[in-house]
Amino acid sequence: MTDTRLVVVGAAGRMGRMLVATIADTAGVVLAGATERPGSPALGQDAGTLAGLGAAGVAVTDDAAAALAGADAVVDFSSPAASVALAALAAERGVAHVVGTTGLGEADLAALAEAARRIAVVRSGNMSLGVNLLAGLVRQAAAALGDDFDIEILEMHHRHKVDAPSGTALLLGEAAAAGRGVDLAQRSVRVRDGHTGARGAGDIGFAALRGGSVVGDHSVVLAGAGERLELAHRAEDRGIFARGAVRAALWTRGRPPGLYSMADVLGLA
Ligand SMILES: NC(=O)C1=CN([C@@H]2O[C@H](COP(=O)(O)OP(=O)(O)OC[C@H]3O[C@@H](n4cnc5c(N)ncnc54)[C@H](OP(=O)(O)O)[C@@H]3O)[C@@H](O)[C@H]2O)C=CC1
Ligand SMILES: O=C(O)C1=N[C@H](C(=O)O)C[C@H](O)C1
Repeated sequence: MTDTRLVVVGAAGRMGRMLVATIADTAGVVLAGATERPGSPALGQDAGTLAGLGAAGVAVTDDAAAALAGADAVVDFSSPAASVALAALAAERGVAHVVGTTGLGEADLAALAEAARRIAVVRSGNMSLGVNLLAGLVRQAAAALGDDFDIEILEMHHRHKVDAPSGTALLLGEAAAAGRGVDLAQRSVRVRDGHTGARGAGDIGFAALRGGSVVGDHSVVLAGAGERLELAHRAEDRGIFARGAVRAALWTRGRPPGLYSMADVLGLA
C-alpha cells in the first residue's frame, strides 16, 4: 500500500507542530499539506522548520481546499469554527477527518455527524491510549459503585487552554454516566459558586484548573462514606495525543463513512 497522505490543520499550533514531527517519525505516513488560519504569520513557512525539524518541503497555506487535494486524511487540532468548516470541505473532497479539537458545541457536533455521512470522521476529546483505557475503568467503577459514591472529575491544563471543562473531562464524564445508565447532560454540575446547597445525589461534578505548562492532568474521584477511589491520568508529553491521531488517520484508510471514536480505533469499543 502507498503511504497515507496526511494534512495537518493548525500546523503552527502546539499540537500541529507535534503532529508534523510525529508524521516525520512514523512509517507509512507522509505530510501532504499544512494549513493555518488566514493572516497567520506562519503562512508560507515550511511546516517541518516550524516543527523544529529540517525542511519538509511543505509550505503552510490558508487554502485548505488546495491542501486537501490528493490527501487521504486530515488531522485537525484547531478551533471549533475551523473544524466545522473543514468537516464540510473534507466531506466534499472524500478525505477522512480526524478531529482532536475540543470545546465543540451541539451544533458543531451535528456538523461533524453530517460530514460523517460521507466520510470517516474520528473524533475524541483525548487521542491517548491511556485516557481511552481510563474511560473504560471509569465506566466499570461507576457501574459497580452506584449512586452511593459521588463522582467528581478534576482537570488541570496549561494557562493557554481556552475551553472548560476539557474534552477529556467530558469524555470521562460520559463514561461515568454510561456506567450509571444516565444521561450526562441531565446530571452534570459544571460550575459551583456561592450558596449552592448540598450536593445532589447522582450528580457528576466538574472542576477545571488552569496554570503554567501542565500538558493535561485528569482525575475521577468516586467518594463514598468512609472511602474514596481515585482514577487518574497525567499527560507528560503532547506526543501521546499526536501518535494517537496519526494511528487514527491510518485506521481510516478504506474505512466506510461514519462517526468513530478512539475506542473504535483502539479496539476498545
Ligand atoms: N483530542 C486530543 O487528544 C487533544 C486535543 N487538543 C485540542 O486541540 C485544539 C488545539 O490545541 P493546541 O494545539 O494546544 O492549540 P493552539 O492554539 O496551539 O493551536 C491551534 C492552531 O490552530 C490554528 N487555527 C485557528 N483557526 C484555523 C483555521 N481556520 N485553519 C487552520 N488553522 C487554524 C491556530 O492559529 P492561531 O493561533 O493563529 O489562531 C493555532 O495555530 C484545542 O481544542 C485542544 O483542546 C489538544 C491536545 C490533545
Ligand atoms: O488543550 C489541551 O492542551 C488539551 N486538550 C484536550 C482536552 O481538552 O481534554 C486533551 C488534553 O488534555 C490536552
